[in-house]
Amino acid sequence: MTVSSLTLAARSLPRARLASASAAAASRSVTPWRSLHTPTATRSPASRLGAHARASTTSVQPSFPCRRHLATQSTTPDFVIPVIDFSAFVRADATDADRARTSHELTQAFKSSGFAYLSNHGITREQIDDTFAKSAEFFKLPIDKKDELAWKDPRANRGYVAEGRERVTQATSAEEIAALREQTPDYKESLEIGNDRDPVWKNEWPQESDAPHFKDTMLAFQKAAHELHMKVMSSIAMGLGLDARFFEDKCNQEWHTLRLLHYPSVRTDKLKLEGSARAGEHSDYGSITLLFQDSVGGLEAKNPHTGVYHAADPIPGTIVVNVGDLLARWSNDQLRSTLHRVKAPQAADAKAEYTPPRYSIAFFCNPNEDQLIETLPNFDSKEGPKYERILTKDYLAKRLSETYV
Ligand SMILES: O=C(O)CCC(=O)C(=O)O
Ligand SMILES: [Fe+2]
Repeated sequence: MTVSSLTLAARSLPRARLASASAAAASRSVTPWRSLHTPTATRSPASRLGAHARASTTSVQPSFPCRRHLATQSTTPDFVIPVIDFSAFVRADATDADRARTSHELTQAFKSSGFAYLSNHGITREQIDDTFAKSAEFFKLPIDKKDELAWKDPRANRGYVAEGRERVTQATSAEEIAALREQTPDYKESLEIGNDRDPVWKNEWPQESDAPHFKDTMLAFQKAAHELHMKVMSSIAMGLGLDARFFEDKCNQEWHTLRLLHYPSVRTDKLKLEGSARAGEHSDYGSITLLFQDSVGGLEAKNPHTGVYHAADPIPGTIVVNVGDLLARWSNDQLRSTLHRVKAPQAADAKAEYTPPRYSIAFFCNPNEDQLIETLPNFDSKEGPKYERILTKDYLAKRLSETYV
């Protein structure tokens, strides 16, 4: 048995609206998509939760009237975040049957909750620890050093994002996002790092003297994460009944974003406020996200059937992998791009005045920039495709330009 019963969690990130002319230009080039209004998730009894789901104590946030259409609107009751032993895609001696079983488990998880934990994923503990250590060193730099690397353009999506600049949300109106940022900012700072060989967009690296070996460490981590992502995409292809190499030429150009995240210590009561979070409710934008978290916790995933949030607490030796919007669109929403957020850790002493700082590393995997994302032929439903065709770069630029200032 390679799938264990587990509790799960969700996290959410807010993003802010970009005001710059370049962002406006970027969003103008975006193909418009069908604007859909989705109903607020209805609450239903806890008994409707999947057998492995544990209800969180956090309340459901009210929906704004205008929301993106998401894969998470469904009436199927199960919502499970399993631990999947991924060694069949890492070990040289794995059999086709091992890989087929793993692939089935993974796609089932993505159809259920859109989230899974992977164990035996092949990235060493040592490499992950080194990357976390360099990330912590970076965030300790003086603010003016970090500000020199400021994030400027959604098409680049590179650089330092100071606290309060990004407000991740599913909201679509500029006024609504601005109001959210004002009232309930995300309590986090981040550094976004793209493909370092990109001919147009350059990464914002700290100087070697300020952050020794930072760049080398991050480049090595990107390489390892990209390789793991290719294996996960191959496993998804197999689980969907496609050729194991189906996604290979569609996802091989390393158009990914490595995001280092630091959530400073914050008063616990601030995070308990309605609508307030370390990272607000959101879905991820790309194909899949590989998420590495420290031991603090706080990530939560939203059960679309009940609207209840479930903790996706860190499990030693595993990473979290979740489906993003573009993979959901490819699969006509059969694989779920599930809403998530980061709140105060559920296990924390309720009386603690401050929640500890938290670090996480998200590797947002994307299809190639010029890849057209359209419903795969075997995922067309009776009603036909739910989404208009869109290029990866246009979808990402649109979402990013909406969520940053
Ligand atoms: O920090 C985390 O655990 C989640 C971050 C996240 O969801 C994101 O950056 O999209
Ligand atoms: Fe996310």
